[in-house]
Amino acid sequence: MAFDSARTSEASDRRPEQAIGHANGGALVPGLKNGATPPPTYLTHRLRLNPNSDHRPDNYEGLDLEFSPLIFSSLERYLPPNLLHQARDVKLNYMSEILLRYYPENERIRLQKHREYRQKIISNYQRLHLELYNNMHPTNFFVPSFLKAINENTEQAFRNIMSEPSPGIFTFEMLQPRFCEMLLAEVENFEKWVHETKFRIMRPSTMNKYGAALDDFGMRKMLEKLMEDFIRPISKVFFPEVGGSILDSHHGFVLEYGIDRDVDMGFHVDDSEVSLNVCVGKQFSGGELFFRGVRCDEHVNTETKPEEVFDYSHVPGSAVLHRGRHRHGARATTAGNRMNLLLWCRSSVFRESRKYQKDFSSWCAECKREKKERQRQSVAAIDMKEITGHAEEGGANCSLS
Ligand SMILES: O=C(O)CCC(=O)C(=O)O
Ligand SMILES: [Fe+2]
Repeated sequence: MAFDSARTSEASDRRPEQAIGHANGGALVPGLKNGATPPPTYLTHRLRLNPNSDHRPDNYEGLDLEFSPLIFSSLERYLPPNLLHQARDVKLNYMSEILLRYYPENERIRLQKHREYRQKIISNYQRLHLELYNNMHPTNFFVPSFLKAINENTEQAFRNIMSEPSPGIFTFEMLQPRFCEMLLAEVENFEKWVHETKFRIMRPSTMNKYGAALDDFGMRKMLEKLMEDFIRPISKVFFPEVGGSILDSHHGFVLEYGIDRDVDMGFHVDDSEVSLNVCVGKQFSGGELFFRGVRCDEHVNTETKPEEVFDYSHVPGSAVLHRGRHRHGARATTAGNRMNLLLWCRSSVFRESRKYQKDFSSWCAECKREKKERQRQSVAAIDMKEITGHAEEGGANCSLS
C-alpha cells in the first residue's frame, strides 16, 4: 500500500470503544430492579470529619481498583466507626461509591457499566494461563537484557539495549518466546469463548473488529505493573516532556491481524502519552508500521517532512516505544497472522496541564518549527531596525557634515 504523508489521509485520533450500551444487559446497581432509582449515595454514604488516627487501615495493593490503593488506605480512617472493622470489600465498595461522586454524571454511569461488564467477563471466562493474571514473574516474561537495563535504571543502561532508528522511536528486545506463546494461546481461548457464548465484547477501539482489551479480561493488575515498574522508568528518561515520569493509567490490549482478522490500521495518533507496541507473533508478511512525525491536536494533519518518514517491520518479542502523538499506522498483513500487545500509557496530570497551554514546541514538530520561525522573524526585525537605525544616524551625520 502506498502511503506518503498526512496530506493523503488525515490522522485520526484513536479512542477506545466506550463501555456504554453493550448488549449484555444488567441493572446499574446490583440488587435494584431496572428502572428503580437508588437513593443518592450522599444520603447513605458519608465520611467522618476527622480521621480515626488509631485505626490501622487495610492494605489495598494488588487489587483491581479504579483508584490508587493509597487513596483507599488514606480514606479508610475517615469511615464511620461501624464500617471500620468490616470486610475489606465492604469498605472498598463504600469508598468507591464516594469517590465516584466526584465524576460527572455521565462518566460515573459509564464507569459503573464498564465495571459490571468486566465483572461479567471475569466471572464467566475460564482462564487458561493463570500466570498471565496473577503476580507477574519478570524472569518468565522478559528477556534478561531488558531486565538488566530496568534493574540498572540509567539512561546508559537503556541505550545499551535500544536502537533509536528515527528520533523518538525506540526499539528493543523485550518478551520471552514462552510468554508470547502463552499470550497467543490465551487470546485464542478468549476468542473461542466469545464465539461459543456469543458474548458481545468491546474491541480495543473503534478501528478494530478483532483483538481484545486485556484489562477487561482480568489482566489490569499485571499491565499496571508493566507500566509502573518497566515502562515508566524508560519514559521518564526519553519522554519527560509528555509526562513520561508521571504516567498513571493505561489501556492494554492485543490486536489480531491477518486475511481473516483485521487487515491493517489507518493513519492515527493514539489516545496515550507513551505507547508500547510489542509483536507477539506468529509468522506473517506485511504489517509494517509507518511513522510520520509528532504533532499536537492543532497540527495533527499538517504535512510530513521527509526526515519524519520512517517505516518499521515488527519482529516477534521486540517492542517499539513512541509518543502517542507520533503519527503512525500499520500496513496490511498480507499472509499469516500477526498479533501484538499494546499498552497505551497516560498521565492525568500531563493531560490537565495541556488544557492550559498553546505552545507544544517541546514535543510537537510543527509547534517547534513555528516557534523557530517566530524567533527568526524577530531576530530579522531587530537586525532590520539596527540597519535602518544606523542608516538614519548615517543620514543625520551626512547632513551635518
Ligand atoms: O498494528 C500495529 O502494530 C499498530 C497498532 C497501533 O498503532 C495501535 O493500536 O494504536
Ligand atoms: Fe497506534
